[in-house]
Amino acid sequence: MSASTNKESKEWVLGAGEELRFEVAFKKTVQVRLKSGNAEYFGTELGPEAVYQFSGTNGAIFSWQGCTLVITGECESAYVAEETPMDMFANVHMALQQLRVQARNTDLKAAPRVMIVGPDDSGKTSLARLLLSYAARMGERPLFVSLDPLEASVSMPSTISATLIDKPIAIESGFMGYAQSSSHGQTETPLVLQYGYEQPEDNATLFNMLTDKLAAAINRRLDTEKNASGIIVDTRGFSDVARNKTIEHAIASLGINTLLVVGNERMFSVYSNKLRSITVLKLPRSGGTVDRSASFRQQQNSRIVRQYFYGTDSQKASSFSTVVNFQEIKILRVGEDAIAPTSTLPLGEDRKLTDTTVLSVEPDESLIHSILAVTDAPLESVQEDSMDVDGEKSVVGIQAVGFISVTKIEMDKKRMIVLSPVPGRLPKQVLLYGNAKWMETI
Ligand SMILES: Nc1ncnc2c1ncn2[C@@H]1O[C@H](COP(=O)(O)OP(=O)(O)OP(=O)(O)O)[C@@H](O)[C@H]1O
Repeated sequence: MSASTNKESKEWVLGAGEELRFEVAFKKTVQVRLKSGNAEYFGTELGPEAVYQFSGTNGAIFSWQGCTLVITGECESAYVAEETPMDMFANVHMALQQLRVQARNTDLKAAPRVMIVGPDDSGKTSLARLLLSYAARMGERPLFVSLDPLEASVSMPSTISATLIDKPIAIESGFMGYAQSSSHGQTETPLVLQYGYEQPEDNATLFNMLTDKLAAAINRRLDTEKNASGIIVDTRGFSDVARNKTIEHAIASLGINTLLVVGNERMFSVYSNKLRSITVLKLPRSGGTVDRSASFRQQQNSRIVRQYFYGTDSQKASSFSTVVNFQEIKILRVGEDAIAPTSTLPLGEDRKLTDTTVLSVEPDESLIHSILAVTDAPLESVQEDSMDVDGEKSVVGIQAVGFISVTKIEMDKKRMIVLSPVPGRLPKQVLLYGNAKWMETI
């Protein structure tokens, strides 16, 4: 490895099997160009002479054979690492690829269904991204399943989702590219379910129920398409296996046959003893992974929401300020939650609240900056007296067809102003509340 400086640009020479790890602050932008050789960013190859921009990012550019990179702009930190777990990650990819080929030739049910678990910031999402991009580079079409509601990836925070990946994940926009382009109808829309909470444990009953709905949709899709590429599931970080109420449910529900445990020996030992019928593999945490602060995560999420509405510098999109009268819409939420706005029980009922009871939200000032999911449910199907015992019939697990953000509440006029990717009147009137908030900043 060597580095030489030329004005603001710095040239980095990577040897075979080395990676350049860098950190860029949110207010700064750096440009990266591959001058010679070959290199990849979490599995996606850098184009020769293409210029990539990074801002508010911790990342790594890896080279199998060696390369020269030119970085222009100021990184908070940048260094070349000689030791990486990339050999192991590549071996996992090759094993999964073999399973795909076998499944295609014999039994589609043997296609790899992979779940990645581990503590916070252990590199789960980065590994998912790498395995998905490697698969796509070989012409596979795996589904990316995000069971991490804290982190906005292909959609808004507080959701879970499944997305078909048919090309390597874009270097600059990453999974965010799917959030933005799907909001404006440019790619196949990911299947997104509004969960409404940050952590799976906040409402484990609902989380499990939504996982089941997602699993059913995934199974239907893979069956119909005869898709042997399988699924790769990213999960919320946790360390205490005993206290986790959702992972084992998801393993069963999604038919997981390969569990990758990243960076936690104890978790690996517990799961490999407990889950005898599936393959449990231990992978090291990359030395490059960075512990993100709550504010860094918040800024990352905020950027994804902004991109959903406005696109990126290279792919701009428009959103529209729309007046919505309270009487035109129905806002519902699922489960009891102290920080949600006032709700009323369905009329004429005095039943007990459960974690999956559907409640009607009375719009008030606390809705300001909320991100609401727009659903396909017809208004008449969710009139209070037509909901069944758990209110499930209408909205629990229904697909979010889009999102709006509440920018102003006018209680005196009984209306609110929302930001919507679609111009004019809201195309659908049944909205699902979630705890995620977003405030537009210039
Ligand atoms: N090899 C690497 N070099 C530099 N940064 C890295 C590397 N691998 C991952 N990162 C960065 O480290 C951070 C944590 O990684 P990642 O998001 O993959 O972890 P995670 O386990 O999915 O986190 P969580 O589940 O807590 O959301 C991210 O900002 C990611 O871009």
